[in-house]
Order: sequence, then C-alpha cells, then structure tokens
Amino acid sequence: MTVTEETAPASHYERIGGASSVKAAVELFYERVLADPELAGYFADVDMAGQRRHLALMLTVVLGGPNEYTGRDLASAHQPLNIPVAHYVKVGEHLTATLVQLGVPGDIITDVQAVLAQVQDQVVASGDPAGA
Ligand code: HEM
Repeated sequence: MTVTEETAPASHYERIGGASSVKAAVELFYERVLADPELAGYFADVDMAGQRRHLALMLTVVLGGPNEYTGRDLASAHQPLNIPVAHYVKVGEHLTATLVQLGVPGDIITDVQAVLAQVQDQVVASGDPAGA
C-alpha cells in the first residue's frame, strides 16, 4: 500500500502525540462508528480486534503516520463491501468529530479531510455510484 506516501506529512501524526494519541482517538471513533446504525452493520462480521485495528490503521493513514500496514490495499479491502458515498461521508464526519473532541488543531483536520477525499475512490463502490 502506498497511501501513506501520498497523504499528509508525518508531522501531523507526531503533532497530535503519535501512537498513544491515535489509540485514544480510536476508542472515541470506534464508539461513534459502531453506535451509528447505518455503519455498524459493516463491522458485524469483523471481530473486535479487527475493528480496532481497522480504525487505528485508518487514522494512522489519514494522519500521515508510519505505514506499518502490510495487508490488502484499500480497494481490495473495500470494493467487496459496496460502500456508498453517503456512508463514506458519515465515517469522515465521525472522524472529524472525534478529532475536534480531542482538540486536534484545525489545520490538521483540514488536511485529514483532504486525504479522505484522495482515497475516496478506492474505498467507495465503483460499480454503483448511487450506492445500495
Ligand atoms: C479513509 C478511509 C478508510 C481507510 C484508510 C480504511 C482502511 C482499511 C484497511 C487498511 C482495511 C484492512 C484491514 C485489515 O484487513 O486488517 C480495512 C478493512 C475494512 N474496512 Fe476500511 N478504511 C476506510 C474506510 C472505510 C469505510 C467508510 C467503511 C465502512 C463504511 C470501512 C469498512 C471496513 C471493513 C468492514 C473492513 C473489513 C473488511 C474485511 O475484513 O473483509 N472502511 N479498511
């Protein structure tokens, strides 16, 4: 996966406090996403460790942190899930709200939103833009 190289500078990841801050953010993000009835179903068959790993990886990627991920690329992992744009937007909103709640500086949040826009085409279903 080459997402990290194309995304925000590593300094964002460092500025918010690195791995321990990402871990704290994951806890909040996880609660928000799984409490959202439109999103929880995607994670129903993913075990708890898998869910937390997903959210930690996602946060690290969008913050431009170190790419320690060696699994499937984003398109391979997400195209089978047939995720509509509306759900992608909702996940992005939960991420933004999490970062705001944690007091992350506005310039970092702006860059995170730019990265979300960059990777959207890999995650959102390409076959049916209207979603299912
Ligand atoms: C910037 C956006 C996203 C990034 C960077 C991202 C990252 C990832 C990564 C790296 C994996 C593979 C994890 C692994 O195999 O261990 C994954 C899997 C997964 N993602 Fe995402 N993700 C994003 C958005 C989404 C969205 C919007 C949803 C649902 C609405 C979602 C749902 C899932 C699910 C359910 C899996 C597990 C798939 C499976 O095990 O078959 N992701 N994601």
